[in-house]
This record gives sequence, C-alpha cells and structure tokens, in this order.
Amino acid sequence: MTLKIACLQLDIVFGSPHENEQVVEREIEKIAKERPDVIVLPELWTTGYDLTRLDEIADENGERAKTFITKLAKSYRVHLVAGSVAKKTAKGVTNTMYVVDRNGTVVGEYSKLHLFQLMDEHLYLQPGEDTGLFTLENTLCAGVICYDIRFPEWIRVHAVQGAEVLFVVAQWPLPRLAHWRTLLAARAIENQCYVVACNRAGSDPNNVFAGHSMIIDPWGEIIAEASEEPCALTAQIDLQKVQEVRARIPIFADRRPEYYQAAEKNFTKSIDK
Ligand SMILES: NC(=O)CCC(=O)C(=O)O
Repeated sequence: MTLKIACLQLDIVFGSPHENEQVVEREIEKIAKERPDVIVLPELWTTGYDLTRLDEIADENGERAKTFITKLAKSYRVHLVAGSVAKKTAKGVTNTMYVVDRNGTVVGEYSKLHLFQLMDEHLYLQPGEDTGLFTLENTLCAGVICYDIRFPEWIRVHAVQGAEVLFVVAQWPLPRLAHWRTLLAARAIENQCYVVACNRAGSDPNNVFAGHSMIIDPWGEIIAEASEEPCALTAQIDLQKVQEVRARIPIFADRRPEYYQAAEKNFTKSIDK
C-alpha cells in the first residue's frame, strides 16, 4: 500500500490561534487539490511558544482544535496528523497531538512526554502519560513531538508494538539543525520505519526555526527534504518497504531486551554502592 503524505511546514503567528487557523485552512485547501492521503502540521501550530499567555490562549480540553480539524478532514477527505496544540486540562496544560481520519473520527491523541527545558516547557506544561500509537488505513503509526526524538527508548516502545510510520511534529530551532537531521535518520534506520517529520519555518521572539521537514524511508534514505522556507513537502511512501527492510535485517527478532533490563539494573546497583 502507498500513502501520499504532505507536511505543511508553516510559519506560525506567535500567540494567535485565530490567525493560525486561517493560515492552516487556506494551506489545507491548496494542498488538498493534490489529493494527499495524510496532511501533517507542526508542533503548537495554534499558539506557537507563547507560553506565558497559555492561560488566555490554550485550548480548553482541545475542543476548539478538534472541531476545527475534524471539519477540515471531512471536507477534504484527508487524514490529518494535526501537529499539536496547547490543551488546557484540570491538571494543567499539555502539548497535545490529535490525529483525525478522513471520516472526521479522532483516532489518536498524544501528549508530549519529554518536556524541553531549554524552551521553558517544564515551567508551563505538564508531560503526557500515554504512547502515541494510532492506526490509519490499517497501518499502525506512532506520533511523537519534537524533543521526544532524543529518546530512542521511547520511540522503540512504539516500533516494538509494530508501528511502521513515525510522525514527528516539531518546532525545532535552526542552531540544532544537524541534530534534527541526524536523529531523524537514526530513528528511521534503527526502527526500520518511515519517519515523517514536520517542522515549522520562520521565527518567534526567542528562536529562528530550522524548517527542513523530512520524509525518510526505513532504510534511512531521505525521500524528501524541505528548505528553511515555508512550504508543503510531499512524497509517496510505500509500506511494503517496511516489511522488506525488516525481513532483510531482522532486528526485532534479534533484540535481547532481558539483557538490557538486567544490565541497567545491575549498573544502577553498582553505582549505588
Ligand atoms: N520544541 C522542542 O521540543 C525543541 C527540541 C529541540 O530543539 C532539541 O534540540 O531537542
């Protein structure tokens, strides 16, 4: 099976959900003419990193975002991996991804597990608690958010469950572009899965962002890569390739998780002494 993917590498208006919704609506309408199966948005696409105003601009239980993306998914008959939004909950604000299928059903919700201190997330956000697994077109997929890609053990949890496509939504700054490219390729190679990574373009008062959204195949080949400018990055992915790579080098059968756990425990004990 093949899927046509489009990553909307947008510039995001700082702290303005209404203006960002207008941009997203316009860009989805444009790209929908190319009949993609899946459209991907960046991290915190409604508010940007306007964390000090979250009280005012965060989305109450994500209802506004869910209503908005559900309507678009149904109108254009497209699956939406709808980046993430600041979701206001009783426990605080989370950085939450929603996935909606082309019938308008919310099929996935994931809140960023690892909070990025360098951008003050730990001061304003609460971490999630669940995995990012969801199914689209009978294919198990995983969604993670930006800094999460620095935690291979977290991505591995999803791959071991059988995820074949890893969606990464991000606001990754330009000074660490080399890390972004290397980490994404590594996550694709070690998990033998497609990586579809949608970053933002442009800048906010504190950061210039890298763009360079990427689509990488399970062998680690870059199928498509954007520049730093706002754009729609599209590519077709062939899921058969996941099975081919996994059959050629059967890393999931060759893993020895019992040894990793034992070694980690023993190491912890030895440093406790
Ligand atoms: N928004 C983020 O999580 C940024 C992560 C990042 O920049 C990094 O270097 O990691």
